[in-house]
Amino acid sequence: MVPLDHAVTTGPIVPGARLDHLVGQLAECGVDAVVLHKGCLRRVRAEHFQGMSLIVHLSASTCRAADPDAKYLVATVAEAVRLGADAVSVHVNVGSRDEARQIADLAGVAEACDRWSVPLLAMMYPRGPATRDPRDPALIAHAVAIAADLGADIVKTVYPGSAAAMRDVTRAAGVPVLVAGGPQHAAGDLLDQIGAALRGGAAGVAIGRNIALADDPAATARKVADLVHGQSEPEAIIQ
Ligand SMILES: O=C(CO)COP(=O)(O)O
Ligand SMILES: N[C@@H](CC=O)C(=O)O
Repeated sequence: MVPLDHAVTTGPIVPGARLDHLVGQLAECGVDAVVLHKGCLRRVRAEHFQGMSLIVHLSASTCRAADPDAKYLVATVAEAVRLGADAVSVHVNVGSRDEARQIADLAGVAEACDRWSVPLLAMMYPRGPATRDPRDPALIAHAVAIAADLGADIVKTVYPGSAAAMRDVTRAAGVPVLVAGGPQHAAGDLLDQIGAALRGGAAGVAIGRNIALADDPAATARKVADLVHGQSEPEAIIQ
C-alpha cells in the first residue's frame, strides 16, 4: 500500500502535475492500493484503479495547527463510495489531546462502513503530549486494539523497531497489521525494516515517503511489492 495523503498534513511531496504519472507507475509495479484524499481524484485517472485499489482518506490535520495531532474528518464514506473508493481510511492519534473525538469519529466511520459494505483502514499512531516512545510495542498494541474493537478491518501503525517487537503487536492484534515506512531511510534499511516487520507477522506495509520521494519510485515500489508478496526472500516468519 502506498499512502499519498501527506500533502494535507505536511505539504506537497508529489508535485500536482506528477501525481497521475506516479499513481500510474505504482499500478504497474505490484502495489495493491494507494491512499488519496478526495480532491486528488480530480487529477488522477480512474483507469489506474482497474488493477489497484483506491483508499480515500477521511481524516486530516496539518503540522501548522496549534495541535497538529488533532485529526478531524473531511470526507464521508458515502462521498468516498461516490468517488469509486474500494475502501476508506481514518487516522487516530492515541494519546492526543482530543483523542476522544478521533476515537468517536473512528467508531462513526466504522458504522457507516458497515452500512456501505466498505472496508475500513485505521491509521493508528501513539502520538500525544505524554507519548514518550511512539514505537513502544505496548502503546502500539493498544492503538491497534482500539481500532480492531471499534470496527476497523485493517490497521496501519508504527514499526516498533524489531521483528520480536512486531510479533508482540501482531500476536495481540485481532486484525491484519500494516507498518508505515516513516521518514526516508536508505533503500537497504527500508527493505531490512520491511523484512523484519514481515518476520514479525505484519500483513504488509504502507510506504509513502520512502517510495514517493525515492530517486526511482517505480523501482522502489517494485522491490517493496516483491518483498511483501513473497517474490523475494524475507527470512522465516517468527512465531
Ligand atoms: O501511512 C502513511 C501515511 O498516511 C505512512 O506514510 P509514510 O510511509 O510516509 O510514513
Ligand atoms: N496520515 C499520516 C501521514 C501523513 O502525513 C499523518 O497524517 O500523520
